[in-house]
Amino acid sequence: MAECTHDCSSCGESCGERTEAFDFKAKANPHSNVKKVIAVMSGKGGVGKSLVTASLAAACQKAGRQAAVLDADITGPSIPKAFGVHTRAMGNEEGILPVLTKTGIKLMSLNLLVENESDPVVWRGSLIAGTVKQFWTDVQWGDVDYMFVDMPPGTGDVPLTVFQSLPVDGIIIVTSPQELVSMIVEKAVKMAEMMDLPILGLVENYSYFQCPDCGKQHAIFGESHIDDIAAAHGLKVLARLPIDPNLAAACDAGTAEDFAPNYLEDVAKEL
Ligand SMILES: Nc1ncnc2c1ncn2[C@@H]1O[C@H](COP(=O)(O)OP(=O)(O)OP(=O)(O)O)[C@@H](O)[C@H]1O
Repeated sequence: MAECTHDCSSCGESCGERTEAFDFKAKANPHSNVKKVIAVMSGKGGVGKSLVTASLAAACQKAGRQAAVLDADITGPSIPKAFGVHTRAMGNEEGILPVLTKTGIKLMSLNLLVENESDPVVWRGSLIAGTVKQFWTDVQWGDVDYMFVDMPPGTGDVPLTVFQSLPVDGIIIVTSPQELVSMIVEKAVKMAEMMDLPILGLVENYSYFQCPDCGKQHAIFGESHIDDIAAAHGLKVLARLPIDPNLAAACDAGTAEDFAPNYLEDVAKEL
């Protein structure tokens, strides 16, 4: 341990004489000027978190704000595919440059750095968490109004790293109507509360399917519990998304950005 200077603000040691709480925040790249960071999380996998992230970024960009997506879902990165981006990110001595989508959304994802998109990432949690941190410190994001962080599912190592090291302004929790999900959403809500981060609201995906012939709405995954969960935690329901096969097809085709209607347009406006 280096000799104590009694200046806790510039010291990384957690000794008994520390008078200020240790700040885990990572320094952004000097070429980054990100105004708002919004984490999109879910308690469990497959609820459509990446699709919600991509739609939010597309809606913000369309509304004239510079949007960016930091893909923190290192082992299951689906953001580049949703935007049809398959180029590799370039860099210089100052750091890595984000890749731009068709409408100019700035992206960074591990899939933009690996040689082969389909190679699995067989890494330990600490390495994955370190990579996410580097997406903040080593990427030259430039000017960004809204950065959406596509979190890995759950409440583990990487979400913890994101919440501790990035200046997250708010969290959006994505959920689906199944009964089991309400308990899992609570875990995500409690994690946000523990980290003392504001939850901007809940987005329920797969809420219903609207029959293209008669227009009737069917609750394919069962009746929604979202209002009860929201009320129990004093949260807002930001949006309910239908099951829309055309939306899934647009994501597969890499045209999520162009998809209309963008079900999250009103949420983007609210942001
Ligand atoms: N509302 C929807 N209507 C139709 N298809 C959807 C909808 N939401 C998501 N999907 C499709 O479901 C699949 C899973 O969605 P997505 O990758 O966004 O989930 P995720 O929660 O991010 O998953 P993971 O936990 O693996 O990160 C994708 O193929 C996506 O296109």
